[in-house]
Amino acid sequence: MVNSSEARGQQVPAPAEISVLNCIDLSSPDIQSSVSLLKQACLDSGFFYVINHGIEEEFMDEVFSQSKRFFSLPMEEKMKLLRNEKNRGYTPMFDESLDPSNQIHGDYKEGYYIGVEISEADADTQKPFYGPNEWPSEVKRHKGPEKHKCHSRLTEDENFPCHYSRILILDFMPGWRETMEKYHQKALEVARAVSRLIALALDLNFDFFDQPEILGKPIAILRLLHYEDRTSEPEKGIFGAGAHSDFGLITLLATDDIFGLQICKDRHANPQIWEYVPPLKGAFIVNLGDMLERWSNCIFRSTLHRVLGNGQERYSIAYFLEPNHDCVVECLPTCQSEKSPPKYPPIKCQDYLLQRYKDTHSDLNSYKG
Ligand SMILES: O=C(O)CCC(=O)C(=O)O
Ligand SMILES: [Fe+2]
Repeated sequence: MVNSSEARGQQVPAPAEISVLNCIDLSSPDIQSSVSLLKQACLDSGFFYVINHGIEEEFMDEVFSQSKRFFSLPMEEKMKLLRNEKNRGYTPMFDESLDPSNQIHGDYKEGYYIGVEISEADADTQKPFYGPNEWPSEVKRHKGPEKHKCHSRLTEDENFPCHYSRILILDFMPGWRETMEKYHQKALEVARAVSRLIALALDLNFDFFDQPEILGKPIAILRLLHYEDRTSEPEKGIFGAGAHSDFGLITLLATDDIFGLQICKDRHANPQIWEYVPPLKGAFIVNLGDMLERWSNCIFRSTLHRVLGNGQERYSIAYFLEPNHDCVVECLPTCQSEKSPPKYPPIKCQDYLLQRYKDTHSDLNSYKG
């Protein structure tokens, strides 16, 4: 049987290079067996699939097609939506460098960050990672009734009145914002459901993470990703995404059918052994982040992973769930003992996250001038 990956003409990795991950059925009434499968995965690789999560495939297809639409805009248009200081918006190729000591340029991918939509009027807008999103259909320069040079793809007329151009611009990416906002909400529900299983797997109350103090007002970041059709060359420091572990609680990853994601279960092994995580239509690939590793005193794994380009374009969509800004992440009482004291000091979510973003993203000043 030819699977869809082979049908798209890609070289599928040999079975020995492929990781076999547990699959958690979120609709299963047998919570006990879901928890035990999930626990096994969290102890082993920190990666698993989640199926029957309630987000329809047709809707996922729409999110992917809207993502492709955005990335296919001319660079000039995308740069108008460059990531702001709240980390919302477009990240061009090489903006992120997930493994700077082993990469020559940075990641061969472009991205688009969408966070929790918080209006300017809301006091929470002051917090890092919070505030209004950048939306492609709402290009800021199209304000006010005065005449000015219009940069829209749809009209080149320098004297075109702005209020007309604004109408045209709103039509520029129809449905884009609605699709992304809807996806943001749906993914948060799935992530909360997974967090409840994780709590049970750690012998905690099911709502340990999903409680107001931890996930009441989470930092939840949707990121559209597009990898260029370049073949990675690890020995030369060229990667789709450099080796890293994610920063937060968990990540839900949706991918197209192109292979690329690899995991390394033992980061200290020499040489490191990398296994592909095969795309699975309709499933999320879920992985644990470093905050969960800290909470669980490294009992649950936040595994090193990277993306290798195979010469074909690849699209993926990551949803990073991080707790409330002020949530203190510290070793759980159930995960420490005299023999195994806490390996990490407590940290405040927002401080930790700010540092990790700073360490992995370009300085915004480098785009000026
Ligand atoms: O695109 C992928 O498959 C993985 C992306 C990823 O690991 C990340 O953005 O943290
Ligand atoms: Fe990642």
